[in-house]
Amino acid sequence: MHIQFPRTHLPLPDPPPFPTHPISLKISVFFTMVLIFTYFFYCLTGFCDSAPRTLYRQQALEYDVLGDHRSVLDDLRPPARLLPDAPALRNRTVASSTDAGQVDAPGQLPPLSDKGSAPSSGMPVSNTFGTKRFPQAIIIGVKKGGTRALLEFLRIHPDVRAVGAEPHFFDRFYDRGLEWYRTLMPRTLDGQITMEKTPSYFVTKEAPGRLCTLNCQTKLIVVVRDPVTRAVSDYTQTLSKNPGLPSFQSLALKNSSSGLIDTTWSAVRIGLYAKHLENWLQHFPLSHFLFVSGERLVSDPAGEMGRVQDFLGLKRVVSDKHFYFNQTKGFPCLKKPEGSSRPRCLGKSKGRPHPDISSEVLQRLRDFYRPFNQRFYQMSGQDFGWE
Ligand SMILES: Nc1ncnc2c1ncn2[C@@H]1O[C@H](COP(=O)(O)OS(=O)(=O)O)[C@@H](OP(=O)(O)O)[C@H]1O
Repeated sequence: MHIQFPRTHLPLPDPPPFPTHPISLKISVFFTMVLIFTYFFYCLTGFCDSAPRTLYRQQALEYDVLGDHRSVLDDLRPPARLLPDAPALRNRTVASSTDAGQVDAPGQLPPLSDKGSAPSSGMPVSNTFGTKRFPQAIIIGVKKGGTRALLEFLRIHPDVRAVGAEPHFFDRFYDRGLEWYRTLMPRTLDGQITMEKTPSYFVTKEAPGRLCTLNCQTKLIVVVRDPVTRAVSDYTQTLSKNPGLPSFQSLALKNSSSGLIDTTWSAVRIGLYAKHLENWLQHFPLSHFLFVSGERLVSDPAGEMGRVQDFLGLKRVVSDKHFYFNQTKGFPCLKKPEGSSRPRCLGKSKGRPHPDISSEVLQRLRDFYRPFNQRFYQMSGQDFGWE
């Protein structure tokens, strides 16, 4: 049977006229080219590239689990942008990609927002240039030594590119594999140094062997600070997260009557620098280490930065002119970093007041650390002048 559909009599729209006139043809070609260029630019600026974002999101979750929220902010940002001909843009990103909550301008200026790394146009600039490389230099310690300050000061240098968050690869996440680690790294151009900082590497037994397996030529920076004040700083941090924490004295001493120091408490153990260094020296020669004084990083940041730049084989770019002493904070802060309009101090969790600890307990700790400090001075060839 032949079914006949009723005929529709709707008029079909006329096809758009194809430009046949030479001028119309040129205009249409011009607009097509503009469209194509816009699309390519769009892709180059990373909008088409979803893979890295997924990775960053995944890493953010891991850090969240660890409660390292400040680091998450850093890693949630698209990686720092790098255009070979745009140093101002690059430095703007570098300066602003610190732990968001950690970098405040002095006075009333608010801390940078999570979105702070985007250039002023609001358009993320591509991170397509350069290569993700394993770090040639790592700040391996010590916790509460001043590692964040050192990394942020180094990031002013145009030839240094660093991960903002602590990757914790050689201690916590080693089973994720080297490619995972490499993906976390910022892209660098030839001649630029890739860096990261994870202060817990210094006290992790397996870290030096693992790092040497990857690259035994890695330069190692250790920021050391008087182990007594370091322990109090460590305690202050834990107390800020857990206000119900027992007193410093009860944690530092095995029992108050004996006055013996409890070396199982991590805040005490981390300060045994000679012991940890011994472990590292099994894998790396002393010449691969630079020991930075946490105290001098505060009293003379430019001087200490000079040593660091020399050690890394960098031109001395970071100097006196980059620092000012912020009276309110009581610490050196960065003057306007290039590409940024305002000065920056580290955030509230850096350089915070310590609780009062009895002078007897502090003296007990000083006595305890003395022989370890002496040994450390001998090993490192530097006298840090701790009591
Ligand atoms: N410029 C500047 N601004 C602020 N703080 C400074 C600076 N330079 C060094 N420091 C000292 O750094 C201490 C924190 O050390 P870290 O950054 O290594 O801590 S962490 O291990 O990453 O948590 C931190 O310890 P606390 O004073 O106990 O907060 C500071 O004393």
